[in-house]
Amino acid sequence: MFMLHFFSFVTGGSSGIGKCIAIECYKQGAFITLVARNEDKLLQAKKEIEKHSINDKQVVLCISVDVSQDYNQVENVIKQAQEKLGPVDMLVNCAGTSMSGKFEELEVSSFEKLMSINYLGSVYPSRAVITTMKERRVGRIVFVSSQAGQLGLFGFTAYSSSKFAIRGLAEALQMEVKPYNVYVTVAYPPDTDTPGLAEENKTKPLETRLISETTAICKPEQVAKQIVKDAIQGNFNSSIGSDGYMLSSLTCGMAPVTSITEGLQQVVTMGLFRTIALFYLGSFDNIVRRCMVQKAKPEVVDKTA
Ligand SMILES: NC(=O)C1=CN([C@@H]2O[C@H](COP(=O)(O)OP(=O)(O)OC[C@H]3O[C@@H](n4cnc5c(N)ncnc54)[C@H](OP(=O)(O)O)[C@@H]3O)[C@@H](O)[C@H]2O)C=CC1
Ligand SMILES: CCCCCCCCCCCCCCCC(=O)[C@@H](N)CO
Repeated sequence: MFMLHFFSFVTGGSSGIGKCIAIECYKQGAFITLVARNEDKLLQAKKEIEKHSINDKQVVLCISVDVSQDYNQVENVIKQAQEKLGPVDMLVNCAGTSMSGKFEELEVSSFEKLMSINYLGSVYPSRAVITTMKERRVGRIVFVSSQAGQLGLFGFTAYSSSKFAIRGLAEALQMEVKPYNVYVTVAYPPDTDTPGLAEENKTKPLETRLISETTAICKPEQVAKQIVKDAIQGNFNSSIGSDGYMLSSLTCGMAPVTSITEGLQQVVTMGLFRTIALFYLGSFDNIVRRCMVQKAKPEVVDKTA
């Protein structure tokens, strides 16, 4: 559907997966707008992206905004970008963050913060572009959820719920906009080597780390490539690797189906993948139990010493 000169608007485009998505689009001739809060990081990312230009007309515009605070502010930023570069063809909602910890140890404010950034921070930009996309009968909206948006796991009570919310939004929105030729993609990346993951790892509970190690750490370039490919093709689901494929197939629920092949694969593999999942769940429960026993041990030793 997209030729040269499409316009991609990427939130969280100054770092990690978002930056790699911007580079991937730029390599295909896109005009880019990056938004994030920190201006220095935005300018640095702009320089890096511009190295990949394929023609001298391409532009990278940077605008500093917090996507999670005020809808009017976000709408203004999108208006500003559209005045300079024309209507948005592809919106990528990649701004997001994570906080992990046991339910009772996470600050209550963390639940609010993650819901604001990960969920509302995806609602606002999408709400601001949707009318024009529907009118033009052209558009792609990408949401970046997570494998932790397909299953809930230890330490992610706040994070997983904010990523599950994105899926509900995406499914409902896709049903509304499909007749207008606007397609929604939800990406479910595994752990990916980014500044965001490094930050998260500083405080991640041991249980969460051990369970996450089930899937290998991906490179952000690889994740970005897959997401852009799926978005351009109009695939609702975007996942990486064999675990990603199994998880998406297993948790397809009532998600829209993009092709007959995809639907048939889901039907045929469902029972097998559920069986495999039961073994994974067993091993996750074991990890949690072993960690609990391990933590209890020093106390016992202390008392008898
Ligand atoms: N890395 C991973 O392992 C995985 C990541 N994901 C998801 O992918 C997305 C990107 O993750 P990753 O690349 O690791 O993250 P990074 O922390 O590396 O980058 C996050 C980006 O979002 C921006 N951002 C954060 N908060 C806001 C805000 N309130 N308003 C505007 N911009 C904001 C940051 O810039 P600034 O701080 O300057 O605003 C930065 O550009 C997230 O949604 C994350 O949940 C999903 C699965 C795995
Ligand atoms: C048939 C069933 C197959 C089952 C495979 C199960 C694999 C579960 C691993 C879950 C890993 C969660 C990664 C979250 C990454 C993330 O979002 C944070 N790093 C964000 O910073």
